[in-house]
Amino acid sequence: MTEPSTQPPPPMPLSSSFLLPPPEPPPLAATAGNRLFPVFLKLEQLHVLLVGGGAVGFEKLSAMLANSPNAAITVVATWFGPELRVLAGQHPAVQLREHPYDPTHLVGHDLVIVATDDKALNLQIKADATRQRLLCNVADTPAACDFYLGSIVQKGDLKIAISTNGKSPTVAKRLREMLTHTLPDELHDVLQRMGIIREKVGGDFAHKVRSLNAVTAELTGGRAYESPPTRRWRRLALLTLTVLAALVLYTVLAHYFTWQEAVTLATSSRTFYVFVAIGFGAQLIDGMLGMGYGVVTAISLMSLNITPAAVSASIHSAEMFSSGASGYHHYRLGNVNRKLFKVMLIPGVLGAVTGALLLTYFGEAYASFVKPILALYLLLLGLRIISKAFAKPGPRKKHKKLGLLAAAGGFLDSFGGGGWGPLVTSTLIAGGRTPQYVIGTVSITEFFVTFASAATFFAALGVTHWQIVLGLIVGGVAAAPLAARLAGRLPIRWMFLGVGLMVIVWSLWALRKVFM
Ligand SMILES: C[C@@]1(CC(=O)O)c2cc3[nH]c(cc4nc(cc5[nH]c(cc(n2)[C@H]1CCC(=O)O)[C@@](C)(CC(=O)O)[C@@H]5CCC(=O)O)C(CC(=O)O)=C4CCC(=O)O)c(CCC(=O)O)c3CC(=O)O
Ligand SMILES: NC(=O)C1=CN([C@@H]2O[C@H](COP(=O)(O)OP(=O)(O)OC[C@H]3O[C@@H](n4cnc5c(N)ncnc54)[C@H](O)[C@@H]3O)[C@@H](O)[C@H]2O)C=CC1
Repeated sequence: MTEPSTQPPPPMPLSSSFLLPPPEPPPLAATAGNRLFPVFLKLEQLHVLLVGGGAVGFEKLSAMLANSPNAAITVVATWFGPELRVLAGQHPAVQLREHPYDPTHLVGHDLVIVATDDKALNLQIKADATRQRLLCNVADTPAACDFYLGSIVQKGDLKIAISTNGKSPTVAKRLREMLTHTLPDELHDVLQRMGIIREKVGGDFAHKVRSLNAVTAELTGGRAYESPPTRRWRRLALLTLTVLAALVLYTVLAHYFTWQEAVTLATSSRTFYVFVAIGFGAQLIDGMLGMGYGVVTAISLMSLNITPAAVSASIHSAEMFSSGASGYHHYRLGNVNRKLFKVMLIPGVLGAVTGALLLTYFGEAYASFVKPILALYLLLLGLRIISKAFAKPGPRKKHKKLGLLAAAGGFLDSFGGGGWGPLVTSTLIAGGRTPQYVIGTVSITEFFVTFASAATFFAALGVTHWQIVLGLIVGGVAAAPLAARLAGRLPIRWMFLGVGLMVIVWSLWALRKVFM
């Protein structure tokens, strides 16, 4: 028996595979099963001979050209299928030889793929190739193959090849489809950034390996990496924000109470803890689904018989803090897609400020006109999202007008009194983006959006109902770290169901005013 876990772990060996812990010897089942050794060929530097130009010849040619479009491939066959002719016409490095196979065809080639419908001929070609020490794939006889083609998953620079050891090409194909769907497209950006970091990291090889391991730890569930300057700036920004928030809170409280009064009032009142609980619960739901803070607090506060005006004002003020806290934790956990954030930030903030200004200028009358329209739109969106929970995953649609979406979300959030999460999160998720990144990015952008609208409201109207606000803030901030961890953890189907129901509840809630 070996001694378990009481020993400190051995130092990380120098491994070129920096994403994973040091490789353990493969389990017995693996060595007894698939013994193929995968490599990634630079096909565009080699010469390939393909014999056979029918259905299978076409598939092998497409597979090669999909990965290496400039590969020099000679196809020999007595006849060519029309699809193969078209494909060859699109790739100048592909040559067609309409000719029965002859051993001289092998000359000048590095690899041979055989796909004629004549089994004896296929084995003959394999024998010729082996005599010339050429590697050969025989499509109808796995036993005669020196190598197999694999199913290929590709995300930008990332490529994964799958083999079932020839047992089931169909399972290989299904796994490709599954991985293509589940691996986030953001992996492409990760690789671009890692490529740059890899160039920049100095020091000896051991130091390089350590640094690159630290930077990528979060991919395997570790802590998100921050460079020392980033950490310094983050701490400074956090400190500034905390001081600012404390100052704002102090000024507001001092306006109404002396310190002694404030503390006794806040803590002696039992309802204060109810507000804390509401803030906590609302934040958890918001973290999981990327929305719902507003609707949960609104419904809970209303059920405590608090007036609608007080509810709306306190949610706006408290949401700023809770979205700040959750945005921060999402950032720490690496749930933020920077590109998406950059595109949405400025339109979102501008929309929010415009909405808040218009609302204070024109009064509630116009807002109550906009809200039912938004609510109806969201009701439909909610139904669509729920139907997605039961539909098969389709191809991902890219939203080109992300700025417009953010601007509309920001505007409606302040003018219509809420809707950033339901509108932006659900539109992006319904478009097929990865929920974890959508929720993280939408949350951090929401902080700036609610900050902008709350600041505009503060400046115009002042702060009210501080006791509710304070309770919600305490609960929301306390729940934020937990909430961020929950983001994207739900199975996608449940997530769609939760988000859809949330959106429907939200819109029915908003519509009740119209019909009651
Ligand atoms: C051994 C291997 C040798 C080689 O070709 O390299 C081989 C052999 C054979 N394939 C056969 C049939 C099918 N092949 C596919 C598809 C693919 N086949 C591929 C690779 C391989 N096929 C290698 C093993 C890979 C591994 O280790 O898993 C893929 C992955 C890559 C590629 O070809 O580019 C590509 C999927 C690409 C993708 O979509 O991702 C489909 C499914 C479909 O087309 O939908 C079917 C029909 C359904 C079925 O049989 O499962 C037959 C029987 C012929 C007959 O019965 O007449 C043989 C011969 C035999 O097994 O005797
Ligand atoms: N590995 C794989 O993924 C798969 C392999 N297969 C196997 O692949 C083989 C080929 O199937 P298909 O492409 O559907 O057949 P096909 O009938 O569509 O095409 C046969 C091709 O072989 C060529 N050919 C025949 N005799 C020739 C010769 N003497 N010289 C040069 N070319 C010659 C023909 O010109 C034609 O282009 C079959 O034996 C089948 O069992 C089938 C499906 C998948």
